[in-house]
Amino acid sequence: MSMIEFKNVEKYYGDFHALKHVNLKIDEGETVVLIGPSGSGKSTLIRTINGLEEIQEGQLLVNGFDLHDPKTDMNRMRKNVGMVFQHFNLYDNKTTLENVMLAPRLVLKRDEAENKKIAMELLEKVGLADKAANMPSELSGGQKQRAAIARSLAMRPKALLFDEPTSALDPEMVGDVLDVMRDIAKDSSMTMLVVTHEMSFAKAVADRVIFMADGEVLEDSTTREFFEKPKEVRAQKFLSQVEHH
Ligand SMILES: Nc1ncnc2c1ncn2[C@@H]1O[C@H](COP(=O)(O)OP(=O)(O)OP(=O)(O)O)[C@@H](O)[C@H]1O
Repeated sequence: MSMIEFKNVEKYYGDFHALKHVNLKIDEGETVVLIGPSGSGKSTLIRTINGLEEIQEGQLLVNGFDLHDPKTDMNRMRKNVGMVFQHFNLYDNKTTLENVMLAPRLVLKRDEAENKKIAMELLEKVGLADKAANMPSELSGGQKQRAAIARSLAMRPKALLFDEPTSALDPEMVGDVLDVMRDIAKDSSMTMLVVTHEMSFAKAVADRVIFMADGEVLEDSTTREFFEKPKEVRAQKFLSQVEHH
């Protein structure tokens, strides 16, 4: 069953055409990496999926919800779709544990003891059990991002969207975050869409690669096809640039 489906989607910022007739389908459980040059529309595309950006034309279905329908209850839709941002977006005045417990408490009304147990298990999973009582300001960038991932997982989402999750990190922090993401991708029921410039992650973890340029989806191939021989000249050029970086 498809988890995310774009049908002839158009997105404008004023006069600027940011997404051009996008057609795309991501099935439940798939791990898809979205790549492309700076300004090609990757963030815009991923942000439309949880309604952070509106679309102007076409249809966008997420977990059965029609996002272009004004009657759609976006809060209900978002319960199942988590997002991890480049800049973590943790609550600075709450401990790591409280950050992870907050949304399930408020949104799902999860029982407090159960909530704490799940949150601690998740902190354990991302290697932060010993930082539960620390404030975000006491964490490194990589630890903040792993806390943000644990926080998203606490909602038990069906899909997780990652918008350049390692771009703001010092190089030595990147590996730990990618390891956690790799672990999540192994869960066959989780749908993941990841905007990243980490080609080795894409090669190792993605089922599929989507390449965008100038607001268009130019390629949508299996990971193997894409890295063996991208069809589009712009994709070939992009790959040779990032790989010789
Ligand atoms: N709020 C906005 N208002 C106007 N234009 C915008 C807005 N957000 C993005 N854009 C434009 O839309 C285009 C796509 O931006 P987007 O951030 O989606 O690209 P990207 O592929 O994620 O780039 P990067 O890899 O640099 O993050 C860019 O030309 C950008 O300037």
